[in-house]
Amino acid sequence: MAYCGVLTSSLSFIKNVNFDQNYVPLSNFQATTLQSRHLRSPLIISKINSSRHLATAMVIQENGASVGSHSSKMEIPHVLSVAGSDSGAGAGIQADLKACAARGVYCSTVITAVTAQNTVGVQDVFIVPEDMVAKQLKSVLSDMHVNVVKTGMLPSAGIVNVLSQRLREFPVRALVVDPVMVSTSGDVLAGPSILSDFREKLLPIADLVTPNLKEASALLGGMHLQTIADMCAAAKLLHKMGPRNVLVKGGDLPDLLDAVDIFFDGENIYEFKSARVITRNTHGTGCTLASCIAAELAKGSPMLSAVKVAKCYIESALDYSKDIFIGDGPQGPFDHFVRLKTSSHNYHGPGAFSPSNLFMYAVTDSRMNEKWGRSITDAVKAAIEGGATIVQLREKDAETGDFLRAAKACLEICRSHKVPLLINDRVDVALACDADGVHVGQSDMPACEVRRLLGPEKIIGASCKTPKQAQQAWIDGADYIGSGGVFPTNTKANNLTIGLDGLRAVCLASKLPVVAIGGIGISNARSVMDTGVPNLSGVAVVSALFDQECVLSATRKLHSALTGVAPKPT
Ligand SMILES: Cc1ncc(COP(=O)(O)OP(=O)(O)O)c(N)n1
Ligand SMILES: Cc1nc(C(=O)O)sc1CCOP(=O)(O)O
Ligand SMILES: [Mg+2]
Repeated sequence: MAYCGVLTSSLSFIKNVNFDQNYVPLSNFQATTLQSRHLRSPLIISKINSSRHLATAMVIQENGASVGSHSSKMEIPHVLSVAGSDSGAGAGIQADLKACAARGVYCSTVITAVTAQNTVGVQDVFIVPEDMVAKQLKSVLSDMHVNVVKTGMLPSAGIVNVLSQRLREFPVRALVVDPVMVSTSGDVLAGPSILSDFREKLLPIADLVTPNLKEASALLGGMHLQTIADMCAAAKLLHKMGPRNVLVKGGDLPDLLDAVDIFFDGENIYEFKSARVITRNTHGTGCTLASCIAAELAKGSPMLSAVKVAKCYIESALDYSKDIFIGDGPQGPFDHFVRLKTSSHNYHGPGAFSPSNLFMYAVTDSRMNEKWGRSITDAVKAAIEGGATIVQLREKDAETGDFLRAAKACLEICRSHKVPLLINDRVDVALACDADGVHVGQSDMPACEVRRLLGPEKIIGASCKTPKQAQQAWIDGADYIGSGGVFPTNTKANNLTIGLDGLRAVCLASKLPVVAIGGIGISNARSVMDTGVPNLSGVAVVSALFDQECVLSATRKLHSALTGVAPKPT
């Protein structure tokens, strides 16, 4: 065994760090993880296994007891939700899973009850037997490195007791208690009989308790809560029951335009005020808020910032979801991922990209539009009106802010015509405006990385000049290939012309649809398509549409050249 200085930067305070000869350096991240989880006394680190791809270290305390095996794999922030299942998936376990996923945190679950529930109300409840709750808790807590436990529906005193016992056995970094008693539809989910257990067993070990007005009142023996001053008094009284922090949610406070929550950390009162979002879709906000706070705590945020972040998240999710319609009852769920509305307004559903979208592909050019004194949005509008089946914003000279504003405006136009809008090169801009996809070339971000960033539903185009590149584009998860220059072009400097033969070779090797590009216009578009080569699905055109006085008439003429149907008069 030899002493070794690999860990000095983050573990320098540890004496007697001891390695066997096969050591593998531990990263600072891993060292910090070890430090926060186990380093209460000096450690001996031995049995570092370098034969595996990832280093593994046995951590042994000075007294010789093993406290676990660690690998240099990254530890993921982890929330355990102990709550009831909501079949409608607006609240309960399902909301907790979605909230944690939306906040980038792993969520495991212990189910305390199964409810038959929808937007009308709760039709039935099955309480999971205590011993099964105990087993679920042990399974997760004994193995999975939970950082924060968040509780929701705890429908019996027995379950509250089992939970407090297990938390003593397997301590976690924080406990967030959402004292769910009555559902948003008014159905009772935990009777008054468990109030004393809540007060005695759970609140004293809670880092945060998040009652709404009814729950705060019930915990305080029926205290009337009608004003912000009442809420402050309630927060202070609840704090005396043991939790380190209290958040009293004032969503039900009458006659207020704002939503006001009161936070008390034992010293200071904070009033969180936000404009009330007028919507029926509030089912599950309580569960989501508590889960989101737990998620932020699991990431390492201090309590007050976790609460602030969670409030902002809920506010924007509610605002985004205010018009969505799921279920016929009075209280609907909201969209934790802020995506449902966008995809339902998209020109296509997930995975519905079709080669026919490539038929007449308009690619913009800021310099050309500037030269002709028109905005990008006017150019895009005219191209779509003329029959463009897909649009790419290729704004090489635009400032990022201007590009994003233009992209958002063009997206509205494209969505209203069900024409996909792609962004050239700029994955960041595409993500920021939720464009339908991105087109990248061989010297841009690799298509596989773009796919990783954009997810499975967006359209990704890749430029290919050779069969080998076409093969790679397919492997990388692209949806189509742009291949050229078919003819010489002035639009792209120093572009290699591959000719019709090069295009044919790419098409034949491709498993993806191909759009031809480079020097294509009204005079030669038909001849390109008439090659009849497999996979060739359309032509992509810049100057023949945009380096023209009238984009609408140019697009109509190109459409006519491609289809053989006479253009409509402009
Ligand atoms: C449809 C289509 N095909 C090819 C290209 C060219 O992309 P790239 O090679 O990345 O070159 P730039 O356009 O970025 O100059 C394209 N944009 N669109
Ligand atoms: C953007 C672009 N990519 C090309 C490639 O060969 O990949 S050629 C090209 C420019 C196409 O412009 P025009 O239609 O004005 O010739
Ligand atoms: Mg590019």
